[in-house]
Amino acid sequence: MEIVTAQEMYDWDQLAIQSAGIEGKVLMESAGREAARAVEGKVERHDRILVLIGAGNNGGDGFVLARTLLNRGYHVQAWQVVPDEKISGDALLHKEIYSASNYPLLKLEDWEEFTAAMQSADVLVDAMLGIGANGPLRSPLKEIVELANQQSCCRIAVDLPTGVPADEGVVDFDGFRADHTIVIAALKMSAFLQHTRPYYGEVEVVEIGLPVKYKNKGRRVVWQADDVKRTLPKRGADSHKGSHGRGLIIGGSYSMPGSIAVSAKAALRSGAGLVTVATAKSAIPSVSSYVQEATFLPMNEKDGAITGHAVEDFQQFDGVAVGMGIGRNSEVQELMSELLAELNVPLLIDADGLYQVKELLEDVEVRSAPIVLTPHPGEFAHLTGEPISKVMQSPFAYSKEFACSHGVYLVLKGPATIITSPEGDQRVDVSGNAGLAKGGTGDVLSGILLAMMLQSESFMDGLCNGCFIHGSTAELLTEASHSKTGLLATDVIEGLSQSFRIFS
Ligand SMILES: NC(=O)C1=CN([C@@H]2O[C@H](COP(=O)(O)OP(=O)(O)OC[C@H]3O[C@@H](n4cnc5c(N)ncnc54)[C@H](O)[C@@H]3O)[C@@H](O)[C@H]2O)[C@@H](O)CC1
Ligand SMILES: Nc1ncnc2c1ncn2[C@@H]1O[C@H](COP(=O)(O)OP(=O)(O)O)[C@@H](O)[C@H]1O
Ligand SMILES: [K+]
Repeated sequence: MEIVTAQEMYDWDQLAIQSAGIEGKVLMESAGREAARAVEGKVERHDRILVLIGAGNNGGDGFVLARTLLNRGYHVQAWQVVPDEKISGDALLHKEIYSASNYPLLKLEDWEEFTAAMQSADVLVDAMLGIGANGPLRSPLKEIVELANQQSCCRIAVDLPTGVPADEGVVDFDGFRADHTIVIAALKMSAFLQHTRPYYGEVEVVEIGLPVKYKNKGRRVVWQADDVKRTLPKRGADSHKGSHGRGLIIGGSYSMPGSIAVSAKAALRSGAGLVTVATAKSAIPSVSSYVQEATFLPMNEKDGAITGHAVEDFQQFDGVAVGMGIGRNSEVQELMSELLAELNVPLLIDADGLYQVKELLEDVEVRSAPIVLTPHPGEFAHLTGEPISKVMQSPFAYSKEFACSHGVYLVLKGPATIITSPEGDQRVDVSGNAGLAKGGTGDVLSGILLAMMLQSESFMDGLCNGCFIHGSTAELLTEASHSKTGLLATDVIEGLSQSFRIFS
């Protein structure tokens, strides 16, 4: 499912109108009717539904929606909240059809009357402003949104909650706080950003007849269960452990053995054929007691922390993950530098490894074997040298710029994880829940991703599948047996088998 900017949505509309000959008024009829059908699924028969109608095409959708619900016997009040002269084009046509159907249209002239109507509504439908929002809300939309947000009734937005920008990068706005948003045709970027996502509530996308042929396809999509089922590698009956990849995990220390232990176990639970852990000698007993299936490569250490190792010993592996619990001393920086320069296999870098790699970005750029970086927002801010708030206002743009300019796969983790290829293709994984907001879950993800890197034909598919399986496992566990409060990284590892049964 594509994710679009406002401009990409307009382009798709225009191509459909100009090249396929679908007229705008037909698309509007389709959008309004589909939105009405979606509203029907969220309301009771006896609910008093108040539709707020603005000046542009979003308002046009509102006229169609109000007429459709009235035709179907719902209690609807349609309120036009802008002056008559502001309504034109397709929206005006649908206003005329609405009025010709003999349905009453209320106008916002008396604020008290309008407030009373809002207060007695069970459902508010916002068809005031969609992707055409331009700058901060102006009067009267600003006051209407404020009033609407004070009501305790159900709020449903059409396409976008009024005032919420469609694109990233805008933080100063007042927005309608929807319980549900019925998105027209394609998800807008702001449905995935931490500062705009909460305004959407539950999201439902409706299809309105725009030919898929004219869509700006594939460069920014949501990765879904069907994609996982289609691309997750199958385990052949004749396969042997070598067919599923030999993975190496470098990291951990005497005082931080846990991170690497969970990464190793997660990699094995995700199908890696063989997993070796390279860690400080003194950390091996505690790691091996948790992961009996792994083999070990003892590394030189000082005060329990890794100090370095000959990189030749690592060349025999098909993929390497480094950084979890490895520490930040200067010897580690040297090891990272050697890995980048000499190790000729795919390399995933997480946690402390990301801290170290900031100084080694030039080495990253010249490396020919693939590199995957898996930062959370704080680590990504460190890598870019920008504040977290700025990076998270425009995560799609920052991810793309970083991945393309340094030639890496970037997995920017969070409730909506954005996976970007070195070519700039972006996929979003929205699986998972707040049960994952706990130490160690990122280490589990690194292990899963290493296993996917070893087994998948397409790196991008493998990374997306890994993120999806990680999040879905948390969802399965919290639905069935665990709480979000109590979920542990190790529970996620134990739940992986269940997810692979479902999605393989
Ligand atoms: N062919 C199309 O373009 C289709 C568009 N559709 C709908 O049309 C919407 C886009 O329509 P428009 O381009 O007309 O844009 P909108 O309807 O989102 O908004 C444009 C109107 O809002 C006013 N406005 C903009 N910023 C404002 C602000 N900050 N404060 C107060 N008023 C403001 C403008 O003056 C203009 O009258 C979509 O979101 C979707 O709901 C659907 O009908 C499907 C087809
Ligand atoms: N609220 C949330 N909803 C969905 N996924 C989440 C949420 N919070 C965290 N996650 C996921 O949990 C993982 C946390 O990774 P990270 O912050 O690196 O943890 P750690 O460093 O403790 O291992 C990421 O995969 C992230 O996407
Ligand atoms: K709206």
